Amino acid sequence: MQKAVIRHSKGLHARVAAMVVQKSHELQEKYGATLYFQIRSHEPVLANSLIPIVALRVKVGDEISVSGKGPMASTAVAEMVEFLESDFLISDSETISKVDNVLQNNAFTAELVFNSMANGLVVTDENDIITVFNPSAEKIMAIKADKAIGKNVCEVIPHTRLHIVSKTMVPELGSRQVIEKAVIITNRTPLVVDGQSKGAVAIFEDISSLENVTGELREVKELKERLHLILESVQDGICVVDKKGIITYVNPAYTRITQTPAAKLIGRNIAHISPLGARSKALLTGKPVLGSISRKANGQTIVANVNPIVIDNEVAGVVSVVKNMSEVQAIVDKLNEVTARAEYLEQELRRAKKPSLAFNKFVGRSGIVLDALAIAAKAAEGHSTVLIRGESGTGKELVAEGIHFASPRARGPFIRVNCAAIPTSLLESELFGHEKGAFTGAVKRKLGSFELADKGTIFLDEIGDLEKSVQAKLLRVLQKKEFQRVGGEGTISVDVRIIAATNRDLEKMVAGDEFREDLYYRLNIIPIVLPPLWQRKEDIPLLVEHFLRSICAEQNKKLRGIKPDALEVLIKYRWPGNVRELANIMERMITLAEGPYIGIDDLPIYLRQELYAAVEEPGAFVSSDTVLPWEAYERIIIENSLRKYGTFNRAAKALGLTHKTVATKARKYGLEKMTTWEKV
Ligand SMILES: Nc1ncnc2c1ncn2[C@@H]1O[C@H](COP(=O)(O)OP(=O)(O)OP(=O)(O)O)[C@@H](O)[C@H]1O
Repeated sequence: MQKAVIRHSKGLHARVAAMVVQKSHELQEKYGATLYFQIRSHEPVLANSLIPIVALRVKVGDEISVSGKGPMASTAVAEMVEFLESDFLISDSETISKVDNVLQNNAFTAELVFNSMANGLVVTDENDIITVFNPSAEKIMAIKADKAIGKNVCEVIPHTRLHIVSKTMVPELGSRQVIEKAVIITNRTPLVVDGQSKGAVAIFEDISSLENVTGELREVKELKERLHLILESVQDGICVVDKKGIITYVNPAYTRITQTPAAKLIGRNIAHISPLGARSKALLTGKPVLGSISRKANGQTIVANVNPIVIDNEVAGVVSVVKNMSEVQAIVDKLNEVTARAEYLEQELRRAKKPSLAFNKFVGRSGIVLDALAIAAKAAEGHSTVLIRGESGTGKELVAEGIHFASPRARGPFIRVNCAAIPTSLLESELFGHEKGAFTGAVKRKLGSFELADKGTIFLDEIGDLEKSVQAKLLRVLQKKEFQRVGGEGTISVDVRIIAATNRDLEKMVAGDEFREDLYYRLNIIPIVLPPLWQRKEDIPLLVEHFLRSICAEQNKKLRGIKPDALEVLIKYRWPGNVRELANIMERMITLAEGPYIGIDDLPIYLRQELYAAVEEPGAFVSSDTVLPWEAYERIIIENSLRKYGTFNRAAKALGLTHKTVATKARKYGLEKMTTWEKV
């Protein structure tokens, strides 16, 4: 090793360094020796490489140690020392061109490095003119290099700070910048040579994808937080186990249900706690274990659903969701109770709707009434249209109601329309409804009776009073079970059982062309005829008793009964207004009666006058010009004897009948509990 002191005024600057490198190549070729330079405490550098030599920043007067390796190293070292201490004046053109090559090659190398950098690189000189603008900078900034190099950096890059860094000579590291959609992070460094600013360099990187990842990470964190909140607030207990069987999470509900604090669960291995349990099984098999019931140490019975967590076809753990069976049991018990109650009520409802009971409101035991009710009960079982005929007040509506409540439609509506009471102009919209604005005054849509009666029964009372135009519409409903609202376009179909009633002679009306024949046949599928009251006089005492009881109850009166003579007048009367008239008279008498019994004086005068002859003759209970059905007489005889003798036994003796016969007949006529045969 030998030392050389540099005498060249600029030290080993680029050109001189290039000469030294060129010399080193020459000596290596000549002597086969490799040379090294070392200055101060720096590591030795190869004398063949330009940049490391320039980087040593050797100045005039500096001392360089030159060493060498190879067979003739010392000769080579001596020659190099001599060269280093020379004034580097070269005159031969061949050497100059070789030196230029060294310089050129190094410039190329630098450019290659810049071009292949993934980072953006921008270099400015001391006048803020861009001297380097590499391809990555082009890509990141979307500016072509030829539009940048040679221009002032402030014109090319908006918001640049390179000119500031160059001026202040203070580096700015890690500054974040948003350019277009890209996020960029930049290091700006001044280029300082001998304490003088020679410009600045910016190295930057597009971190958009990194930012995206950061954003995704934030979202994942939020999601995690949300899931955590959900898990913490659900009522089901949740326990998470990792693939090794270690409990990693339990929610508060789990600790509540198992009555074990989280600290005693987390970190423990289910292989120790419950090696044969549902969690262990699911972890082992990778299959769900559902509805597993277990009894915990605290006596609680728990039902668990355990599902494996499968990631990339591998079981990464299990999640167990548990419920306290006692809570579930309480709900099941409640449900059973409610179901049982509903079943009971349903049965009761069915019982209440038995045909016989549905017609209970209809009082009467006369054969003709019982016949009519038998048909009604049979009709109730089906869906056919029923036509109830009978004089006014014979109980047509009552029978219609009975049919509805005895039918499978009993739960549906029973809608009554009195065809005679509604003006024809309104009847159509009453029956079929109308659309909003269909005619004057129709401010909103109205549902018609047919729609209201859907799944139930419609009772068309006084059908004989329908105008022919409405008859035609009704026929269509009967035929097709569908209709249109007044002013409406669409067809509405309904499921309705139709019961019609009239006191008019429809056959005569058909003959006189007042009633459509086709409608008549459509309606008259199951005819039920209710006889007028005068044809079933034996029902009168029953009805009297019935109204006495019901009206007294309504008016809170305590009448004990009706005197026989008064009852006889009622039986005798012809009742053009039928049961309705009887009900009205009873109401009037009960309201006005002063004594405990209704007597002959309580009857309306027109009834008394009509029956004067009959009541004058003691013992006679009917006038000689009237003939009643046999049962009516029988009823009166039984009643009279019971009233006179007070017991079945004594009455039977007087009548020459057995006790059993009298009792049976008394029951038949509803006399066994009647107040009317109490001793007056
Ligand atoms: N057999 C009966 N038993 C008890 N009440 C009856 C009986 N028949 C009729 N009524 C009562 O008489 C009144 C008239 O009966 P309902 O309205 O059913 O007769 P209707 O034949 O439909 O009469 P209309 O033809 O005038 O409409 C009602 O209050 C009804 O409760």
